[in-house]
Amino acid sequence: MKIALLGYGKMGKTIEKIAIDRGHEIVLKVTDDIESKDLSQVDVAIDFSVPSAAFKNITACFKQQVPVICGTTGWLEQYDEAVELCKTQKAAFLYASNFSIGVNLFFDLNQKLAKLMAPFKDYEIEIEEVHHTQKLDAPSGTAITLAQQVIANSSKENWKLDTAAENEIPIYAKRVDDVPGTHTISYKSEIDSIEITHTAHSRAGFALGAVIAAEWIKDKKGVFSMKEVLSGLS
Ligand SMILES: NC(=O)c1ccc[n+]([C@@H]2O[C@H](COP(=O)([O-])OP(=O)(O)OC[C@H]3O[C@@H](n4cnc5c(N)ncnc54)[C@H](O)[C@@H]3O)[C@@H](O)[C@H]2O)c1
Ligand SMILES: O=C(O)C1=N[C@H](C(=O)O)CCC1
Repeated sequence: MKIALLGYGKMGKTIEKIAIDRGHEIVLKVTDDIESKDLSQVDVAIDFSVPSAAFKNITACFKQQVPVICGTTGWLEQYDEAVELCKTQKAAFLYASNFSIGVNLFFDLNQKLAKLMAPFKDYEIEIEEVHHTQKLDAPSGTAITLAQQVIANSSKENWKLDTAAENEIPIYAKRVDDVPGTHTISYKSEIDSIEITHTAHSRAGFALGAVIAAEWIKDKKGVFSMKEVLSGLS
């Protein structure tokens, strides 16, 4: 498969290694404005760039009919618009806040725990995410997904960074040296606490998941999620 990497930083470089190991070829690397780039030789584009570039990169792929996998976080206010454009242009698009298989299992666990805990109002919920100091967005996309899952399965109505009212989930974002990504959901009462944590030991899991998603989307049209990719693997 011929892959374009949109963004060639920490993730772009990790994806390159894994893609080559799996027999793919990197035919284009984009590190600035995509405007004049020719994608005609590209089978799938993988975007791990910056929040300010993601929407433009994705819609350029739609225009040139190149399926696009997007892992960039921090641009979600334009997600619904991207979905509509993908549909009208009959393109292919998959965004995930986290491509690691472990985190996608953790998402299922989070949903189940939220349902279990919903009747027990003595427990206060909070989410903590820890990432490296170069991260541009806070809270992490993964923490937002985790919060959205709890909201869908409890009486909480919203999430907020650092502080929260009664009906909100606080998300605490910490930035520490080279941490690839750690997420914890805690339920605390006077009597006890229940916590679940996912700890990434490197970026390999994110990159492998993105390459698997690229292999999966290659000849498809539509808007997809990691759930659909992983259901084919289990
Ligand atoms: N979904 C996931 O599983 C997952 C995992 C890790 C990181 N991320 C996200 O991926 C993104 C990239 O992370 P990173 O650690 O590689 O960041 P990084 O800062 O190391 O790399 C970003 C790269 O994007 C490039 N860039 C800047 N403007 C660009 C443009 N207009 N077009 C294309 N590239 C451009 C920069 O030159 C840089 O090389 C972040 O949003 C991060 O949150 C997502
Ligand atoms: O390193 C990052 O940046 C990460 N971003 C994603 C997020 O915002 O959730 C996934 C974890 C790593």
